[in-house]
Amino acid sequence: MAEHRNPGTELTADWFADLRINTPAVERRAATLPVRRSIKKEFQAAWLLKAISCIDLTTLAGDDTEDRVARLCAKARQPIAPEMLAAMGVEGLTTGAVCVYPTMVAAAKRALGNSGVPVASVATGFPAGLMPLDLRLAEIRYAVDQGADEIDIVITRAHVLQGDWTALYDEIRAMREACGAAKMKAILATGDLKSLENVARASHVAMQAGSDWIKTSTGKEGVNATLPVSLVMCRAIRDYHAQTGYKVGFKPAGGLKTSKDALAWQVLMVEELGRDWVRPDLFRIGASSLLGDLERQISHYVTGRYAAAHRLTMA
Ligand SMILES: O=C[C@H](O)COP(=O)(O)O
Repeated sequence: MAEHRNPGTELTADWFADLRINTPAVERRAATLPVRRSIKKEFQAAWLLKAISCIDLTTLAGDDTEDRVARLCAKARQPIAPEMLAAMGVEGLTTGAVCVYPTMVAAAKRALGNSGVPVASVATGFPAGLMPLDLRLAEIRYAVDQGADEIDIVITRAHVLQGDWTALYDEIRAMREACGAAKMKAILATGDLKSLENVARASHVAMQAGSDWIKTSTGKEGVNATLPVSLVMCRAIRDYHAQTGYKVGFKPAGGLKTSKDALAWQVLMVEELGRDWVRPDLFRIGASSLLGDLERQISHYVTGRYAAAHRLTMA
C-alpha cells in the first residue's frame, strides 16, 4: 500500500471559525452507535480481528521496563493463538503498532525485529506538553533517532482554550517537520478542551498543520475517548477530506477496554467515513487493556465457550 501522508495546508481559519455544534444532537447520535446494526452479528468475529489489526498496543506507565516492552511486542507480533487464527482461516495477524515512551523505542524495535509492526513513540512532553518548544522538538528528534516509525505528539491545550489558532498551527507544523519521515498523530486531549466546538476547531488546525492522524486523548486526562467527541473529530476529518482530498486517520485512545467498545468505534468509522477508512493506516485504537477481551470474544466465537482467564495472555 502506498505511503499515505497528509501534507497539510496553510492555516485556513475560514473552515472552522464559524462552526457551531448542536451538542444534544451529537450526543443522541453517538448514543445510537453501540446498538446500530451496520456490523452484522455473523461478521462480528471478522470485525474483532480487524480491530486487533488497528490497535496501537500501548504501555505508557512510570514503571515500564524493557522486559515489559518486550512482552508487549511479542503480543503485538502474535496477538491471537495461531490455532485460533487458523480456525478462522487467517494468518499473519499483528496489531497496528506498539506505542511506548521515547526511552523504550530502541527496546521495542529490537523486540519487533523484522515483523513489520511499527513503533509509535509519544513525545513533546507527554502527557501535559508543558515544556519549552525546543525541548519538545528535541524529544521528537530523539525518538525518531531511536527508530520510531510514528510519533504521537500532544498539543498545548492553552492555545485552544485561548483561541490562538496561529500558535497552535505553528507548533504542530514545527512538530511535523521534526518528525521527518515518521508519521505524526496529534493528540488533542479532548477532555481538557471544554467544548465540542473547540474539539472541532483543534481537529481542523491539527490537520491543516499536517497531522497524519488526529487522536482523542493521552489516556491520562480525567475524561478520555468518548463517542460524541469521536463523532465530531470524524466529521472534521470528513470536511477536511472534502476540502483537500487528503485522508487523515483517526485514533480514539484512553479507556477503550471491551470488544463492545471496539465494535462501537468501528461502527462510527463505517458510518461517518466509510468502510475504506477502517484500516491500520487510517484507524488506530490506542489501548493498553483491550486485547484481552478481543481475544476472549474471538476464542468464544471459535470454540463456542469462554476460555478461563488464565488460558489467555491478557494484554
Ligand atoms: O494512547 C493510548 C492510551 O494511553 C491508552 O490508554 P488506556 O491505558 O486507557 O488504554
